[in-house]
Amino acid sequence: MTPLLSVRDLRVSFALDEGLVRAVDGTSFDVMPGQVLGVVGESGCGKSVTMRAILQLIERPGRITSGEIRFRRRDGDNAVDIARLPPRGPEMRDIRGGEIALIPQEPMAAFSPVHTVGDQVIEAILLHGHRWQEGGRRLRRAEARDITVGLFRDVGISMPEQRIDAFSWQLSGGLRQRAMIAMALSCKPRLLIADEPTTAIDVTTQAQVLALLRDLQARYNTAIIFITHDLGVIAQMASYVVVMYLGRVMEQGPVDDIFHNPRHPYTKALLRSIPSLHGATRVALPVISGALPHPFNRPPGCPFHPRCPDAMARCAAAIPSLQPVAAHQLASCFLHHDQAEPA
Ligand SMILES: Nc1ncnc2c1ncn2[C@@H]1O[C@H](COP(=O)(O)OP(=O)(O)OP(=O)(O)O)[C@@H](O)[C@H]1O
Repeated sequence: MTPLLSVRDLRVSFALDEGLVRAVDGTSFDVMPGQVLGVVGESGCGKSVTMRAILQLIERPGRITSGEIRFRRRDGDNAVDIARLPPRGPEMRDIRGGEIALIPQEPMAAFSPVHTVGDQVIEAILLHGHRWQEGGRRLRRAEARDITVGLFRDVGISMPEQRIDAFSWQLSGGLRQRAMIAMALSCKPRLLIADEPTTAIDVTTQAQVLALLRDLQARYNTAIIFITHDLGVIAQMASYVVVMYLGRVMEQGPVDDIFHNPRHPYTKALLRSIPSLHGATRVALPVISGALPHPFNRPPGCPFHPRCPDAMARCAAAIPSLQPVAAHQLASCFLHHDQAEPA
């Protein structure tokens, strides 16, 4: 199968007065059509910056310094390299919101407080109206309103006819996140990026929003990149997992292989840190020894080696590349390079 999205050796840096932050430092992964890809890693490992790069939303002084983000457009035979597109150009504007949609962590910030949520979804539908029409006719506002009511109903908002006339600040956190998902679906995306979409809502509502995303993915066959620092959520949502640390992919593979046969010491440490699902509170346990290095002081060699229980001399000297360690599993770790090398 041909990937819908193919990220190759992506690098994103922020040139600050204090120094250069290499937020994404050679990340590679693919997303297949209709796949739910989980991207996991501790806070600050570059998950959000990678996703913002895919949408060409990196704010100054950040910039994509190298790499490819190849995306197969709805009507295109060949993939377009998003990394080469001008961020504010017409093609990028058409892709952003038209083919790739983002569900942010905190929808309060994404909705304008001065327009109703319904009006904002209606505007988005009118902007990308050609996705909803037969034969190129302009969509009328009343039709866009009907579509919005249908979307609100699809995402499980009761009394959608009334709720579309609410302002975002009048809705509960859970309803606001559902309205944001309706907004993201308004362009019939082929790829949905959900950036910790349940961070700002309570645990019961979290479970409902996760179930909703699973249901929507099955119904529309939308590919989803699901970002989280919670492996428990990955287990429920994803079929394939990318594990990131300090802007690099440490390991990737099918969810069962990552959970039952993790190869990278960082993945193993993350798995040990899964909070108890049965506990009253879900507090991450500090079982990964050592702290995340300061962004200006990246360690040389493998970025995880100062915290790694299995580190060897060569881990400080060179960066291991991402290599196959099993049929569908890749890891960037010298422990496995040795096995891969011929005797
Ligand atoms: N606007 C910015 N200016 C400077 N540095 C930034 C900026 N945005 C992100 N960074 C840096 O890039 C690195 C990666 O950040 P990113 O937000 O992608 O991490 P993350 O894995 O998404 O974390 P979280 O789980 O907390 O959202 C961090 O070191 C962060 O400090």
